[in-house]
Amino acid sequence: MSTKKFINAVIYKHDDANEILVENGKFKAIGKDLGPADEVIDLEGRLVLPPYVDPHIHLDYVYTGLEGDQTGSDSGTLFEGIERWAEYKRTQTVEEVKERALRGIKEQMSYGTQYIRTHVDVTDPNMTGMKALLELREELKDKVTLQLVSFPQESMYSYKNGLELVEEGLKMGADAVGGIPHSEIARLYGEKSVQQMMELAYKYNRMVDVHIDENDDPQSRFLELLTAEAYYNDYGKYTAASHTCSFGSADDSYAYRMIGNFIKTGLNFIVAPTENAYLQGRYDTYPKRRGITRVREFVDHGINVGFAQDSIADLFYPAGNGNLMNILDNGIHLTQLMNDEDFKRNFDLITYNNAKTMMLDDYGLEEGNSANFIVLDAPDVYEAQRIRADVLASVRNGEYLFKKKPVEYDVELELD
Ligand SMILES: Nc1ccnc(=O)[nH]1
Repeated sequence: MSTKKFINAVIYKHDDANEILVENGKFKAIGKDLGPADEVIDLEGRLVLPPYVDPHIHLDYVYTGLEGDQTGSDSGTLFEGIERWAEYKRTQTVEEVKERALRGIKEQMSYGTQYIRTHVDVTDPNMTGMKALLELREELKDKVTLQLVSFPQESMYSYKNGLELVEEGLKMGADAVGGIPHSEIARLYGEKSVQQMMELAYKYNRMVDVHIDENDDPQSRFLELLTAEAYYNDYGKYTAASHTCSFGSADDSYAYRMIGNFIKTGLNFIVAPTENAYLQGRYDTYPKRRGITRVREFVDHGINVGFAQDSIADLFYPAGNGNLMNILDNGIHLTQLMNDEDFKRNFDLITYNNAKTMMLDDYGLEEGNSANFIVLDAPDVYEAQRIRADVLASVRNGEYLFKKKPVEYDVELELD
């Protein structure tokens, strides 16, 4: 039995501990003066967090925006993104998707992410993306946890056999069923798609993660129906609502009625702060909306919510590098989560809250769990957010996935 002890650590949500003892790849103890170990590693007063969790990305799309002579779309709208991707995907192969997705996974992991939920477009009779991501999920499982959503980007009813293809993705092994009701051609079809998704989830015993109300239209209220379905079937904890931008345009009277229903249902929310700040508000002049749902209220009411890196240089969004610290930084600015209490728990938005949404059962800095954690180049959570600290090490099952030297920020400036 080999043991490792990490000493001089500042451990997230363990104010009374400064040491981590790892035995055979598991957390054996988190505390003080934990006794001898085969190997002792000095973390020199740095912050330890559970690994970052990205609950929403499109790994089948990553870097497609870098391939032509144009990054991003002309209009910057979601609809142009969908059209350009529909064109692009027709000729791609499983090997090509694997290559791009692997590059995306590596880029994400290099910033401390170890858990990723990716939507995979199944509006493709060849199921090219699903085949590629299923292979990667298996090949990489010891290093990174991947969850796949069977997602109909070109929508369930507008695309020929869309519903059947979503079901096919589940039969092939996707972890969750997806949908995009706001893209269906009429409200009725959007509503039908929500009900069909839930039926598929019950039939195959899978989670649900819906692109929902990703627009600025306060009349787009598919979230209301998703909540009701999840509520009546006691499925809230298995269900995630992604984007919900239009809820940021809802008036207070409606919003607070819904907030009560979200609480009763135990629904999970996923927000893409950088992508939706970029994609939304495109039809506004001024004031110009920022595309972000009511995260402040969700946090204040104990509704589970987290941030995600939706895109990396794809045909929907021209930036992104998979660094969730950047997403957290943008997210807390756009949602104004920057008071003293917020700073103490903001890291939940890219760690524990997303782990809850993904229903990860072996996650977090607790005895008995797999010894997975990251080390930040900062002495506490506030400093980590203020300076947007680098992740210096990522540890999985007690072994380093990577370890790097801190950057010297204390340059000598001669100003006098
Ligand atoms: N933000 C988005 C990226 C990809 N597909 C979508 O429907 N939305």
